[in-house]
Amino acid sequence: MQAKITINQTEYSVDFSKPIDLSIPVISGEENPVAWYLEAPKIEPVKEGKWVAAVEQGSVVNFNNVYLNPHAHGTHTECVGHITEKVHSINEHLKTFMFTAEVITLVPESFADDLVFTKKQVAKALASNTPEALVIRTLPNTSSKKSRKWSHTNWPYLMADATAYIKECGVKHLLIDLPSVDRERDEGVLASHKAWWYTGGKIRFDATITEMIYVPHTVKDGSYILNLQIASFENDAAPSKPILYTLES
Ligand SMILES: N[C@@H](CC(=O)c1ccccc1NC=O)C(=O)O
Repeated sequence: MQAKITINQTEYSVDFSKPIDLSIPVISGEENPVAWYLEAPKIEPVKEGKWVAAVEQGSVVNFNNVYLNPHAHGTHTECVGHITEKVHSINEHLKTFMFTAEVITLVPESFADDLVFTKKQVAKALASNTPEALVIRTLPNTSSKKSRKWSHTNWPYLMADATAYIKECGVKHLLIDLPSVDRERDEGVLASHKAWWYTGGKIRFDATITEMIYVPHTVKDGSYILNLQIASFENDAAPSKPILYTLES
């Protein structure tokens, strides 16, 4: 299906038969990525007495329970409820699903014992673009990100002024291929999360952060359309499926 869409008075065509999936599939067991010191997610048949709900074990249906933590086990989208006393729901606050998006690629820089992304780098990569969503691919970008064991790795993170800059550019949806926009261990400061959701004491309820995406190498930096879909969980975060579409002029 080809669609014609107009963005700022310019018409583009979009081919919906060519999705670029940025989500990491959730797989039962050790192949799955994990962060935040949890065990692997599980997808396993319901068991009731002698009944095992798997067709290969004589059941008429496969009927699996899924045990996963949205923040720890793969691509997920979160709202401010991640850091507030009241667990605001992503399902209540993400109400539209199609956005203009810019993909940028960042190489982390050393900062004390850490690797970070600075405001200067973000400003250079974003240039004068003002997308609704920003997709950050971090280097190195090996496909091992899809099964990485992130706990205790002190991954690179966004400096708070870089995150604030992204917000000031008008971006509502921030996507990144790491488990957090903040330092793994930061004594609860969560500086980037706070810079993203709070402005002058006001909460940006409609702003989201999507973490643990994977942006294939074949995707070029530049402008896209993003379809950001979540599983409808009434929770601060939900597993999500961000899809990019190329804009053809
Ligand atoms: N950086 C925080 C910890 C943190 O964010 C966190 C800790 C355990 C489980 C999940 C966490 N964050 C998840 O998104 C801290 O060091 O206090």
